Amino acid sequence: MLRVAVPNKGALSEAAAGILSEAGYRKRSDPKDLNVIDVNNDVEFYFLRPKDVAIYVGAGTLDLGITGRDLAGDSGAEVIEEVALGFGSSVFRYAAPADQEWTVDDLAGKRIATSYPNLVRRDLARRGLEAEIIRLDGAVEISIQLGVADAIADVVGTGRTLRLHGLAAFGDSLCDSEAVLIRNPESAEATKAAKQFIARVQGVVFGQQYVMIDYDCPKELLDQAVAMTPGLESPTVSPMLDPEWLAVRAMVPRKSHQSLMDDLSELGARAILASDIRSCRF
Ligand SMILES: Nc1ncnc2c1ncn2[C@@H]1O[C@H](COP(=O)(O)OP(=O)(O)OP(=O)(O)O)[C@@H](O)[C@H]1O
Ligand SMILES: O=P(O)(O)OC[C@H]1O[C@H](OP(=O)(O)OP(=O)(O)O)[C@H](O)[C@@H]1O
Ligand SMILES: [Mg+2]
Repeated sequence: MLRVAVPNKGALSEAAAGILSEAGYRKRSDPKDLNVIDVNNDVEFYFLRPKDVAIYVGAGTLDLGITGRDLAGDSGAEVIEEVALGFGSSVFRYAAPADQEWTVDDLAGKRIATSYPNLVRRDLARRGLEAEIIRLDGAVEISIQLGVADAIADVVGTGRTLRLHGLAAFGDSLCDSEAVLIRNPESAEATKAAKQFIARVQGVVFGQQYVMIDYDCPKELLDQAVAMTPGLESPTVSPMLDPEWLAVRAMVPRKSHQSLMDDLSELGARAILASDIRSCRF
């Protein structure tokens, strides 16, 4: 049976559960459940802290897992990133009190509070800087005010928490993160079950990033319209009862689909419809 780790709570858990459910897997009925057996799909899910997921997958105890790229990186576990899941996006930045100008070189000899000590250690080593790392479990933004650190290194989503605590980020991002599906390099590589699981998750994520566009197109505008909606391989073009018109169908990126619909309408296409793609395979 394939064994898969899923975040049991926190920033990633709800969206991870949503993708797995959309991919056809059994949901847990009680948020306190730590494992669920999906008999129909021959998969056992383990609900773990996101920070621990890569440790289990790296050790080969579990085959696949959902976690943050930053957490997987910090764990040092040897895992392969199979699918970027498109949620839980964040950057990992150094930050310090906003009333002073900081550069990364100013961190030399300072105390840096973080929940991601290995990411920070590696970054400092790469830069040839020495600093003291203060490992905290969370609420890192308050540590400077409390006097245990001079600067911090932490996850930044909207930036609201930094601002609330009078901090400003500086230097480049140490890690551009999002939720990822990871696998153990050996245990899952050859198994049909792992490949199928990855394909299903990939299908849902890909579906979320695209929409299906259908529209009616005057025959003489087809070339221009098709250039705007090339689809993945090529668009489907079907005859309509009226010989002057054609029906066109193509997948387009969700991000730009509204402006594309404006452009198609301006060109002369009619009855332009966008619909969600719940899942797909290639
Ligand atoms: N505000 C945020 N915006 C976007 N992504 C975030 C945010 N906070 C955390 N993340 C991402 O979520 C993951 C961490 O999840 P979470 O915060 O649930 O774990 P944790 O900090 O270990 O647990 P907890 O906060 O319960 O102690 C990381 O990959 C991180 O990049
Ligand atoms: O930029 P923002 O959108 O404000 O989000 C960033 C904050 O969110 C996370 O904290 P979380 O809520 O997970 O608490 P924690 O610090 O205890 O992990 C992260 O550690 C930052 O503190
Ligand atoms: Mg957190």
